[in-house]
Amino acid sequence: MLASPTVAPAEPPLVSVDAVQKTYPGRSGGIQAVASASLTVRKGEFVSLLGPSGCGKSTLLMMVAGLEPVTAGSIALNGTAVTGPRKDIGIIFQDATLLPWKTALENVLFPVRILKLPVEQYRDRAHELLRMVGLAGFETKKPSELSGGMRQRVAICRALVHDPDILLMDEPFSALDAITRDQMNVALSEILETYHKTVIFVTHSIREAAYLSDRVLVMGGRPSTIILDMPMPFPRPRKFDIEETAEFTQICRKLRLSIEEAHADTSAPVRPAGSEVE
Ligand SMILES: Nc1ncnc2c1ncn2[C@@H]1O[C@H](COP(=O)(O)OP(=O)(O)OP(=O)(O)O)[C@@H](O)[C@H]1O
Repeated sequence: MLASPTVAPAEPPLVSVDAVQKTYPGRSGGIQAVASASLTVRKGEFVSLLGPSGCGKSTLLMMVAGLEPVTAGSIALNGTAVTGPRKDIGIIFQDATLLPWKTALENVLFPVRILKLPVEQYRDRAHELLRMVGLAGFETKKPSELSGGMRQRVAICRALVHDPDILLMDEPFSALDAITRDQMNVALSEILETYHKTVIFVTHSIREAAYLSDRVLVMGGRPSTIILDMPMPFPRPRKFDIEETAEFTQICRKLRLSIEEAHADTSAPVRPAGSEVE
């Protein structure tokens, strides 16, 4: 008798967001920032969130980070519920938010000190990360001696130094000029090829999302939900010239149409949570 083939159980998603809602307190019942968002992200996946300003992208990211409580629904990372800030996450914001009195190296090592990990064991890794982002030789510089792009590179190293599984990035390159932004996209792709992190990336740039991501989600509506989940079919490693292809242009057009729809929805005034539709 033939043995029945063993089927490997599907790996559970690394990030699981289930029917999450968020209402910020405020006058007349509060502002409902996220109506109901559900998504999963598999280990090693790069997922971007696009959507009109104010649709709740940062709010969703902060809830995943455990920095903002959910009003309803649940979020699990690595199989455990998110109830507050945690070690398996690294976060990068739009501003590098470095400590101005510390050197680049000391800024990178800051989470190691906060998490009370043995600093000496992480020093080599911090040097290696700075080298990978092209900052070898800048370890002893203070943030004021670095350009905006360099400061953001330090912030990326700081988010990665304690080897988190998940990177959450909130418009990390939006304050940079176009050329530096392209360079940062390439640098980020190279880092992820080496370190294989799972990423949720918030951006307003359709091309950036399409270039970097395995999947792009569009948020929209007011209060908002996820209205589109589109895989990016480009093989890795990716070269920047994929942006010149007809396929890339067509995908960007589809994403743009979806965001335009979401824009039409979000141009209505914010309705306080719980108020009746006439
Ligand atoms: N701390 C807060 N208190 C009250 N309301 C908030 C707070 N943070 C965000 N909001 C509101 O929640 C909604 C979603 O905001 P959020 O910043 O998450 O949107 P976003 O899509 O990230 O916007 P942007 O693209 O402009 O950064 C907005 O109406 C915003 O005014």
